[in-house]
Amino acid sequence: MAFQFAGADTALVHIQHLISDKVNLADYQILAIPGGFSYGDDIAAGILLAVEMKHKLTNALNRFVEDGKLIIGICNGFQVLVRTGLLPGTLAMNTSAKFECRWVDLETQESLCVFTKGVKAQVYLPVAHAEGRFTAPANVLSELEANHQVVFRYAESRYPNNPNGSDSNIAGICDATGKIFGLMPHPERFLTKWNHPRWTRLVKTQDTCSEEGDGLVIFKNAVNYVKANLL
Ligand SMILES: NC(=O)CC[C@H](N)C(=O)O
Repeated sequence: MAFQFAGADTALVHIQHLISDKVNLADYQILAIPGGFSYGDDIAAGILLAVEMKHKLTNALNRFVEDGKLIIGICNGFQVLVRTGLLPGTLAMNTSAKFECRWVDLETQESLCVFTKGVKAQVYLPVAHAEGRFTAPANVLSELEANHQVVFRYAESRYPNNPNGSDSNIAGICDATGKIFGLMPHPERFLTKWNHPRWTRLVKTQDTCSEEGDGLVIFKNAVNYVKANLL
């Protein structure tokens, strides 16, 4: 629905339909791996879907990446992207050892990410996960910083504002091309002002609350990128 709001034609495709060639990944410009509980988080969140993609969809996925097409993984989708190796690091159990569900402030970093061009400095988005603690070896973390691949950070390092204890407060990263993006917060849950958890109070106090939710621009950027570069 977020991509529809952003003006794209969308299809909800089951992984088995891609594996069996019933649907061809090459017919699409953007691959969005959504949040949820793929395979019930068995073994670890995202791992089984990642294994399917890596081993049964190898050629189609490699070709998609080589063609410079866009991939976004949100929450469970981010977990899948790190476990396929398309993004570095890993997503471990939250330091609280429980599912964390709340709205958090994020700081947008200056990054290569094509999805976050022109996104305002502070955004407000919900998180809902148990395995969202981004962690990576020190050399990988420094590379991510140096190459401008850190896309979002939690605005505060303390729990519960950093909901999971992630290294360097990282909430989202991209690959070295800026075309593969993974994040734990859910931009698709803040598309209009009516998604804001306090929109009625904001209206009453005549506080500013723009018509567009903070998440929508991420999907619009992707659609605009495709229109300008891939079609
Ligand atoms: N909202 C989600 O995608 C949750 C991801 C995963 N099931 C977790 O709990 O970490």
